[in-house]
Amino acid sequence: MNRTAAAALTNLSRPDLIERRAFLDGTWAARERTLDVVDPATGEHLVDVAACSLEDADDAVGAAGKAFLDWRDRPPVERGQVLRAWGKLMRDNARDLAVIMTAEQGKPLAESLGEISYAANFLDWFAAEGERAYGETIPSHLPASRLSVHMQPLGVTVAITPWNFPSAMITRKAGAALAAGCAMIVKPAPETPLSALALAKLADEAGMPAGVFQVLTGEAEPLARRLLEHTQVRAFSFTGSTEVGRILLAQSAATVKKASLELGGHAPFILFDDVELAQAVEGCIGAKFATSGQDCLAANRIYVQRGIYDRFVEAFAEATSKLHVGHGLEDGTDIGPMTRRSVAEKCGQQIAQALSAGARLVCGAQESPLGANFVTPTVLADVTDDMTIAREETFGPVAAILPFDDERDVVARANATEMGLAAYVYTNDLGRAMRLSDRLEYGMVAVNTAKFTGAPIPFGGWKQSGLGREGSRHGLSEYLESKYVCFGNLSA
Ligand SMILES: O=CCCC(=O)O
Repeated sequence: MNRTAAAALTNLSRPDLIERRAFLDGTWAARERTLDVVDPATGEHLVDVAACSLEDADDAVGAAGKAFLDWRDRPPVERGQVLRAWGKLMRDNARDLAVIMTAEQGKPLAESLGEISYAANFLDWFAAEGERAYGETIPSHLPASRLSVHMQPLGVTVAITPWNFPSAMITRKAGAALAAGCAMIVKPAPETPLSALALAKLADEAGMPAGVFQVLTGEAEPLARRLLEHTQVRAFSFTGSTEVGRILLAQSAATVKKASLELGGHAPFILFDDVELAQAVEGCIGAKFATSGQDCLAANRIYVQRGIYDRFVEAFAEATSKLHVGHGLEDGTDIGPMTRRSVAEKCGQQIAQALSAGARLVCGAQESPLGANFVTPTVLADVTDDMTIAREETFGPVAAILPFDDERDVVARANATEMGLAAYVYTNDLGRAMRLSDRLEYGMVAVNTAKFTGAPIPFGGWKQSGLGREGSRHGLSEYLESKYVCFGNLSA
């Protein structure tokens, strides 16, 4: 495998999947102003992509409004055919899409391939679920009347998507919106526009009508603000930090939009001393280091019961030390670069703060010879609840291990945060597993597994981890409005 991302991009089976133009109203739009897309592993310049203007955002909303009128009236099965064709094209071109993703995002190629499959699944799943957007009938409280509720699409919607999952966060939102009959404008993260544009190219090939799905590339803040100012935009979905989610929610309040927010996580991983050590280590490695730790589901506080604590710390550190750090296009890489330099810097700051406050360095922490965007996988033991790493999301390959003695106490500690996305529990005691799954204040609880996401599940958080759900039938309903209809005076 060629380790230069720019060279790998020249070797795609379909080089035309590298697109530099925005996709607006079914046409490819080049712009004089551009965004610089780089390989985060090396800083190497890859391509320049169109930086759209505020007027482009206005035009995209106008085009989406027009396209919606036809799209909403198509039978769901017809909309589903376009989504399924799109998903098939993603699978047919999976390797190219994965190389593009790794080039601009940095994640290991195997993970990029996994994400393409995960992303395509949302299109298939929502293609079918769109056919089941059932309403209801209500036994009437009024004489000679018939009461019913119909589910109808909201209209023009916007997706503001992150750089850590450059494809799946687009299809998870667009699959639901389009299946419901809405039109969607995607504003991808400035770091990862190429994945979004490649998806747009395949959507176009799949027969997506002009204006139904658009990709507006460019600077994040002004474009997002402009899109949210439009009254015609009825809903938006954002995946990213809680800090930015709050700002977008405040901006959208002026026009009372429906908001679906997938925000920060700070997942507790709670491991009781009745577990089988090897299984717990394997699960925890997955939960901590997938996506090189840049994952809202990443285990951020690993609570280990005292009876297994020392053995777990040792075995977990041994497994961590074996993780291979490298370029995502290199064979055998487990941990790639941080997509943003600021993420690597934050990891360094959290490590330094924890060590100065008394945490024990078990492995890692040394500067990476590969460059400033790389973080050596690190294990810190004896972390306490007051340390920054136990209070803030890390978003990188740094594991914080905290001991605990008692079930009640660990539940209280795990819940003592404003975040509430995902929590993990490892135990062989069924009663305890059920108690914890009841008491943990999280939108998703994984018991004895690190893998739990997928198209059919309602993905989302409690508290300041977000609003609404993505995936599953709940994800579809984010893009539907109910309409109550009363037929009166029906007596002959
Ligand atoms: O980082 C957020 C998305 C994670 C996922 O869907 O697995």
